[in-house]
Amino acid sequence: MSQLSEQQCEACSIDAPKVTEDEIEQYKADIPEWQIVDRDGIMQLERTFKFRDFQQALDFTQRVGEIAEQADHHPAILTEYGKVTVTWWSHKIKGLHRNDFILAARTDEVAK
Ligand SMILES: C[C@H](O)[C@H](O)[C@H]1CNC2=NC(N)=NC(=O)C2=N1
Repeated sequence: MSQLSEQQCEACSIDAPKVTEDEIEQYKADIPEWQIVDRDGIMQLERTFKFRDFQQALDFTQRVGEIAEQADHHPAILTEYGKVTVTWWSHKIKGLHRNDFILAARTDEVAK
């Protein structure tokens, strides 16, 4: 199977299936630095990236925005001096879809 980051996102619709526990375990192996958080019952993927200063944090934020626009799938991003917290989940299904794991993997790619 190709790298998670290279897999295709699928159009996420309101009746799209949330990931199963087994899928979470499978996909999580490719993105070990990400945490799964439960925010008011909505499961989300979250990681904080560290940078030298605010400009580097801003540049990374821009790159994350570009991959989000390419996929038409968007994260929550908190950009601060020296760090950026990225949170992925699928609004339509109020939880985690395979797309979120793909985009988390792509986020790791643009952090390098
Ligand atoms: C109309 C547009 O395609 C949809 O609203 C997209 C936009 N980006 C999105 N991003 C995320 N994370 N979840 C969504 O359900 C979603 N839906």
